[in-house]
Amino acid sequence: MPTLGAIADDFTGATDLATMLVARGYRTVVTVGTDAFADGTGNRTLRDADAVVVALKSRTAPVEEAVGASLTALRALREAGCARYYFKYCSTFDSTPRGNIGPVADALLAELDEHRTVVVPSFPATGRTVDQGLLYVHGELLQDSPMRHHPLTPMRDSDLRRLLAPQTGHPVRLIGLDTVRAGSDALRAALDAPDLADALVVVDAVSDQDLETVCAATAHLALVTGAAGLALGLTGPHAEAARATPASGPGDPGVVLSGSASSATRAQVAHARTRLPHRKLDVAALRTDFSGTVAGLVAFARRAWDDDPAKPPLIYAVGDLGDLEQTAPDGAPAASELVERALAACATGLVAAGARRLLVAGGETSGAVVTALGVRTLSIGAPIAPGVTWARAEGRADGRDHTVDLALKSGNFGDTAIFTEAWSALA
Ligand SMILES: Nc1ncnc2c1ncn2[C@@H]1O[C@H](COP(=O)(O)OP(=O)(O)OP(=O)(O)O)[C@@H](O)[C@H]1O
Ligand SMILES: O=C(O)[C@@H](O)C(=O)CO
Repeated sequence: MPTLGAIADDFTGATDLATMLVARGYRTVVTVGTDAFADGTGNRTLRDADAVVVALKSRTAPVEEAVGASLTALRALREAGCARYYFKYCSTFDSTPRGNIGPVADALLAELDEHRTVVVPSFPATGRTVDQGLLYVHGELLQDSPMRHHPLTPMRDSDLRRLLAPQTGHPVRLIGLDTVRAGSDALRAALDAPDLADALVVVDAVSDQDLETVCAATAHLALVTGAAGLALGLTGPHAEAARATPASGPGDPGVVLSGSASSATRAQVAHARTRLPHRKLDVAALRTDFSGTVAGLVAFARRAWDDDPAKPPLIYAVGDLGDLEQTAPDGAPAASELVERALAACATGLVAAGARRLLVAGGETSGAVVTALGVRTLSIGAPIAPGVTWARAEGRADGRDHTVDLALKSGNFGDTAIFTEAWSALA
């Protein structure tokens, strides 16, 4: 029965945290929303898990929607037996101007009848650190990093207290690195001080050791919030965590679907374009003939499989930042929506055509693809890179059940060669 319940505000973030939990000894299942809980104890996948991560697509949703979905997830996790909770958001603190991180944290605290939690987006393995409450990305302030150009959640401030204060009804406080480095007892004493009894407490952490200290000092809190790094210090009941076996075999058709505009993904696209058959989405063509354009892309991928099954085709949206459409023509759907719908339609078309392994880049894009594929649960399989893993996905689309291997890659994660090299982890 699961004891740890997590709520992730996007799908790549959910598999990012799940990867970490598996490595820390938790048999972990990701559920897409809460439908899988409807089976109650009849759902063996959930019953056999030590940790369940509910993947939501709430990062950029209207605040009320994000809060409602997060509360539904918390109640489902509680009913499934969980006793501790983890609200997982992005290590670059992605949020809309009105911000969902604060409102969701506030609502989860209220539901648990708690008044204090920690805010820990630090994840040094992927270059994210927090010092003096300022968030850094590979040593650069968040506001100076490529995140300032994000199409949905541009991050133009690095000060977590300033970002959070307008989003929450609780005071926002900071515990600095000096207290963290004084050890977990000192940190716990600082957290338990009466003046922090009602607060969202940003805690500095710049190294894995710092995160382990924060994790140990917060073991008594019913709710923690942060990126996946905060799970570094957890220890689950299964030292040899069971990893799901792949759904596909070597040589089965695969595809890379990338809707991400992040700088790491752009470098990965550039690298893959010199090695894999590829097609770029044409937003104008999608506006004039959506289904014909998608059918063309599916046909392209099928030809690529026939030509060389060892080279999974790449279908991508953004090669460089100039490709991003800032404003849609009057009355026309936004490019971001068209791209998400197109990649989701490619995914269902390609799975129907025989694809058994899909690498998807981008959190929002992954949400669209996983939803279209009707995936209910993802069982975590072979790791690919920090925060990126293969997962066995059980789903139902177009009236047919399917099981495929999915890797959901957060925009900024992964080495330059990930689109060509991820497949070897499945072999
Ligand atoms: N040409 C384009 N013009 C405008 N928006 C686009 C274009 N191409 C892609 N997009 C949108 O950009 C968004 C990228 O967000 P997504 O979350 O998928 O990737 P990411 O931000 O790099 O990843 P993550 O959230 O994991 O860091 C998607 O909504 C996608 O549809
Ligand atoms: O924490 C991260 O950076 C990722 O898991 C993520 O949430 C990207 O969407």
